[in-house]
Amino acid sequence: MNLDQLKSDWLGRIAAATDEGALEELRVAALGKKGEISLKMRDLGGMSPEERQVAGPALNALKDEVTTAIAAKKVALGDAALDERLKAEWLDVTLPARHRRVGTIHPVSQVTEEVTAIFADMGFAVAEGPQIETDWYNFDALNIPGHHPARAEMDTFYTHRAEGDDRPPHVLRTHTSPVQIRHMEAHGAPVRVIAPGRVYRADYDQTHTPMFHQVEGLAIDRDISMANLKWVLEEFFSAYFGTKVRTRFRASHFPFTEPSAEVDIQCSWEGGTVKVGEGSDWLEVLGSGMVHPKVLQAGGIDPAEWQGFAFGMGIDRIAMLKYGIPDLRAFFDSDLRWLRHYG
Ligand SMILES: CNC(=O)COc1cccc(Nc2cc(Cl)ccn2)c1
Repeated sequence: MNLDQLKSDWLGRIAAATDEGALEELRVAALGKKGEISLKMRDLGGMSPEERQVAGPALNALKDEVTTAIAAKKVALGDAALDERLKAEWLDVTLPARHRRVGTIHPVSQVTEEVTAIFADMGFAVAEGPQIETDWYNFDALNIPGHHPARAEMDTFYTHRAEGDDRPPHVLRTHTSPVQIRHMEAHGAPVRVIAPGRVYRADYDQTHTPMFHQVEGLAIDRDISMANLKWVLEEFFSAYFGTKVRTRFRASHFPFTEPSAEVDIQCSWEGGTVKVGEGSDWLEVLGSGMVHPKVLQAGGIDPAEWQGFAFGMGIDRIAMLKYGIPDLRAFFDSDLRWLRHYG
């Protein structure tokens, strides 16, 4: 076969190669150790000097042309592969990013954190305890006697025992006072704690939900008086509402405090929303008093040696005041639009 025929055969095969694998096979078949062109180069040895003078340069030229053609085809195939990838993996980086919403913490969590921080600045630690309580810690220890209406099933959630299980029923705690009792039992006096948390009552309307949030405070020492209570509460409300807030104490009654006082804060009603810290109106926000001696005893503390004050308020309620939220039920509807607005 003459070299021209050989060249056009090989250049034709190289041009027709569909991918780099096939091209590599062609290179080996033409120029590898046993390649067709390599074998012809080897035949040069057996030729006469006159023949070799012609065949040598011609074969070298052929080898160069095939080598160049393979290199060019390799680039072409590589570019084609890249074009394929670019087409398949093309990404329009100018597209606007997909909007990722960030969560916000619930107003109740936010207010609980604020309340905790303000009382921490006044030396109060946070106490926690079980949400399912015995009626001893939830009622008896707080001097709430057996027949007291608060213990009725219409106000309190009781757990139900299986047949034959004669353990006394437990209750869903109706306030966080039991946490304070447990704290007194465990740590004795003096005491400076607040107890925030979920509480449960069998009630449901625009201002009551079966689960809501309360925070109670307890300060016990050797010479604590109502004056200390007034100061602590005025400090708290002024810090919480960010303005000087005056309080008004109205004599009241709770089984667990004596004397007891309901506390109002000064406010003004401006067209449906309440403005705290000014005006001639008053808004009841919490209950308080000096801890009843029987309750100190229930906590293992000697009332002849120690005394102190306690208070309790609704976290949801002061959150509604601060953020102007009209309906308590909205706190628990998990309506994202509402949460995003107040969160
Ligand atoms: C929303 N809360 C209210 O209207 C009334 O809550 C109050 C009132 C007065 C005292 C307390 N807590 C308390 C706790 C202990 Cl361990 C001893 C004595 N008292 C809670």
